[in-house]
Amino acid sequence: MAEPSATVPGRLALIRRPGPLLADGLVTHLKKSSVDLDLALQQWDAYAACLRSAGWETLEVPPADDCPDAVFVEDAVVVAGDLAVLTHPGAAERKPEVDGVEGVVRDLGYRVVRITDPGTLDGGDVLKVGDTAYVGLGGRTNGAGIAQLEGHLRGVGLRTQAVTVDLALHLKSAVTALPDGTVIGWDPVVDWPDAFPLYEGVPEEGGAHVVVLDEKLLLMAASAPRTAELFRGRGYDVVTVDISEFEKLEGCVTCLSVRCRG
Ligand SMILES: NC(=O)NCCC[C@H](N)C(=O)O
Repeated sequence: MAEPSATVPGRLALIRRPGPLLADGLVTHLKKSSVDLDLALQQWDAYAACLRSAGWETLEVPPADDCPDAVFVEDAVVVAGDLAVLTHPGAAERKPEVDGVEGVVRDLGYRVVRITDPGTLDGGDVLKVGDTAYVGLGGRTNGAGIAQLEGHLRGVGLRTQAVTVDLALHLKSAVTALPDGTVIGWDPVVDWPDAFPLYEGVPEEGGAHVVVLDEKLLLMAASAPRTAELFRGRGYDVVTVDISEFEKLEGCVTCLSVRCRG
């Protein structure tokens, strides 16, 4: 896709360049496999270009090169309305990633709050659908973290509903949502499909991850061609990016950016 001539007002995506230690990133549900750093950088560039092609301005959060998983920037901050919630990641190795995000969201004018001990929360566990924030309770996010987030989100008109996550790393590793509010997931890793008023299974694991670029346009991983076709058949436009090197580290298209909708 060609780079656009102009961004659409109110569409800003935070991204964070992969660091030199990327290959040392955590894996929980997958077996460790070798990550090609050069290829990962190319894929990350293409991912960012794809956001820009859809009218999104991209803003780089300062790198956190000591943290292998910092590229998965979605885990460090949750934005909702005028609020930015700095998270307290569940994995000790990932806690320092949050520091470099604070200045960026402050400069953007967000009201900044944070999740603190004993709470833990990863942004990848937070799925907003309409006025509900579904929050995964699992390996990275605990009950205290969810309780703190609930208090913060109430102030911006969101209700919070906890959803158990055992089969996947994060809630959004298992499910995301289409623009019409249908929650989509790959059944083998969805613990509680009944938690969502509208749920539909998709045929591929990577097909469960959509970045909603606008009401008609979805960004998906190239690893889910059958699901992309399924959504095209429903009238959506779908652009795909190859993120194989990030998938080896249990990353997906959603966690490589934080979409700030103005
Ligand atoms: N939100 C996400 O799904 N983030 C992916 C994080 C992957 C990273 N290797 C981790 O285990 O934390």
